[in-house]
Amino acid sequence: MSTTEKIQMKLSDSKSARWTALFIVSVTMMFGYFFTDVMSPLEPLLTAAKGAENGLGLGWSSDEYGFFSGAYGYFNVFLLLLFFGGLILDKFGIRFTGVLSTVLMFGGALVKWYAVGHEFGGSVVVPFFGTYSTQVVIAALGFAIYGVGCEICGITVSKVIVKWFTGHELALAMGVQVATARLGTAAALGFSLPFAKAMGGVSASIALGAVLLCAGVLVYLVYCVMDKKEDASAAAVATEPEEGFKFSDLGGLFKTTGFWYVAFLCLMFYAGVFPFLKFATKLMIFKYGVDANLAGLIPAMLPFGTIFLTPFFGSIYDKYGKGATLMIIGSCLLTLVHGVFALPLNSWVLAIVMMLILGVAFGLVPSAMWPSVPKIIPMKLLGTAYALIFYIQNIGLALIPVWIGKVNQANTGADGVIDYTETMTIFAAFGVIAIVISFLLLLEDKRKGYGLQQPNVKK
Ligand SMILES: N[C@@H](Cc1c[nH]cn1)C(=O)NCC(=O)O
Repeated sequence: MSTTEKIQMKLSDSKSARWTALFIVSVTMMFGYFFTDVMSPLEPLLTAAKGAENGLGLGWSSDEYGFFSGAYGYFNVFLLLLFFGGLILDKFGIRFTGVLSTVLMFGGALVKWYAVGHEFGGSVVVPFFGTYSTQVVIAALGFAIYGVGCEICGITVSKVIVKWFTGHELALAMGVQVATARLGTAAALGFSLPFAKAMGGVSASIALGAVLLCAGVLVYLVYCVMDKKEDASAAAVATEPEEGFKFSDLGGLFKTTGFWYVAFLCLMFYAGVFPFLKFATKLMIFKYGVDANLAGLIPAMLPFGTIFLTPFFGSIYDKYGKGATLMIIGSCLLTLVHGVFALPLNSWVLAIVMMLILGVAFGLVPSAMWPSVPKIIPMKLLGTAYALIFYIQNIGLALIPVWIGKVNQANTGADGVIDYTETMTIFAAFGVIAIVISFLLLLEDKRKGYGLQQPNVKK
């Protein structure tokens, strides 16, 4: 049999097979993203006085809400669980790690659902953070467990896509996965608040998210069947044995400057997006005077825009290259938007326009950044590389909401209204740093020839 005939036997060389695999893992991730942001539009209820808002208010402070929102990253960062997740992925593979992560997501969701649906007396002192009500701390514990699962699932899915799409439409596939995930974010931002109100409690939205995560475990098990078939077909055509992961290879990863630029760009860019979304609904109400029932719809526009734009920019990267340029433009737009949000301009139309521009930025950077990693780092280290990048990103996801929660608390007037100038200036500063890093990445690409400005699809 000729080499060409052998290559055709690989399952991932079948277009329908690789897009089916992508669809399956993307759905699992989408359910995860729904749960990640299911609480964001509920901030006005969580921080309303206990019993207020037709009995839905939970009486949390802005500080408590910030502490809870950051919990997503606490175990990932402080217990290094995300870093270990990457090692587990490279050592034990996609099937084991994927199932482990989806089960962790579901388990964490159940803890959070239990906490929010029950009354607990007293408070707990959390060293280095502050004193929070027992309910907040248990909900944060559940969210921290969930966060470990969601991040490990994220790196696993990235590796799944690289496995199936290398040499094919890699950036487009990553863009489609991210776009599908954003559907989950948009659904959470748009519907979580009306759903909680209709069902008579915040915990109803969390329960819905937990049900979706349970479905996510089952969906991933279906992917495992495909993954096994892909491995069998790849083994049948392999001409050279694939090099395995060795701990000694980590040194090479740490010495790669381009890798660190990507990691810190990821930290700064995402610091300006995901933590911002946690506070955006209340920003719309307090700064732009949007009706509380509609306020979540404006932040929901952000992920909706990216649903189309991320695959679009991904296919531009696949065909024409210019990955570093796309990251620079995205970082500039992020800075512009947060800069405008910091200004004393209170028109809700302006808020919508800015949110749409932020959607373009949120399409540009992820569509170029994630497919650039395999150009800098070899496949055998990819799980660890994605894990380290996510780890550094999680430092921001963990600590920035805590910081912003405290800033909002400090800027709350006697009437309960928050002045967002300081908050939005902080977010704009993240954008400025992202611009600097993305330029450094472009220069490093010129020096090392990673090919970030080159197309991904091999002609
Ligand atoms: N590490 C994730 C963070 C995240 C936030 N919500 C769910 N996951 C990530 O950056 N994913 C890539 C992306 O662009 O969403």
